[in-house]
Amino acid sequence: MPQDSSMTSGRLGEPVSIRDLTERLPGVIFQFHRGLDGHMHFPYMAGSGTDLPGIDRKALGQNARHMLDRLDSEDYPRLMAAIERSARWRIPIATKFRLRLPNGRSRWVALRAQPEDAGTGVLWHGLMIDITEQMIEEARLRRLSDTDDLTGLANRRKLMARLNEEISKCDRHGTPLSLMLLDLDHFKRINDTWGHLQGDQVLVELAKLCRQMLRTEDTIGRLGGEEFAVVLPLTPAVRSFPLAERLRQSIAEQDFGIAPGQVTVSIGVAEYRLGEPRDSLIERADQNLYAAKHQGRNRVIR
Ligand SMILES: Nc1nc2c(ncn2[C@@H]2O[C@H](COP(=O)(O)OP(=O)(O)OP(=O)(O)O)[C@@H](O)[C@H]2O)c(=O)[nH]1
Repeated sequence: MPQDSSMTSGRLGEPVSIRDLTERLPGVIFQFHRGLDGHMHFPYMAGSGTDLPGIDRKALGQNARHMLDRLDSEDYPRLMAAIERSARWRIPIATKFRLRLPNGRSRWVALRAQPEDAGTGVLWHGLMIDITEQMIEEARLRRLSDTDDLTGLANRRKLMARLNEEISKCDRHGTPLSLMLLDLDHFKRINDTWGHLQGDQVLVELAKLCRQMLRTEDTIGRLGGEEFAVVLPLTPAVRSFPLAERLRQSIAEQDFGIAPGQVTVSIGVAEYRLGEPRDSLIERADQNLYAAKHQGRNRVIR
């Protein structure tokens, strides 16, 4: 590894070599080489972040496989593609990936690197920083922005995003999809009779009951107030209708702390028609919900 004897000013004015300085960086600076034969290694590596458990820095000087083999299987093809693109077009790499640790956990690493021709192949100069804490925080914020405060269900934004995703899958694969719109009956009366806090509790328990009765791949969301929606992937109306009926019945039989029979729901079900706009599906489910209300509530219409 190249040594650098340049001096800079250290603590208390003592001279510090650039090498000492880089070793104290809270990350890694490196050179990464890919030979004409495809062999990859790190000719240079420095920084305290090189002390990743289970990854031997000297071995990486011989063969980058020691690190690449530790990549999360989802991230490996993405990083390889980024390296390939960067080598072919001589553009910088800016990506992130997960490294699996021997204890079964993984760390998120951000990587930035600049390629140059090296005659013997491509040589990158770059840096890597552990961003695990930021990724955890990002995931927490994402969950918060996707979640309804009261019930913990997906909020309207998240539910619509899921519906968009599922619709595009249906359009690609021709698979069935159902949407259920569910609205509590006379909820104003429940609030007025038992109080707003008890009303909130009904919403929370209703969310719990729906979660128990539906599959994990179904998304239940609270659209607002006392209105809920369920996205049911791979489900045609012949299956979503009896499911909605079972759900309606269970809700009607549940106590909710205010005696059974007090809480009922009306449900509108619609099956996605290939190629139709999302809002048209919602509109059809909503019309069925409206019909369920109009025909006396506590019923399912499709
Ligand atoms: N406790 C509680 N009540 C809410 C919440 N959001 C909306 N509501 C109440 O839900 C009630 C909805 O009333 P309406 O839209 O008249 O509907 P409804 O009484 O359920 O009657 P139908 O839908 O026609 O069966 C209102 O009284 C709102 O105040 C909430 O987060 N908590």
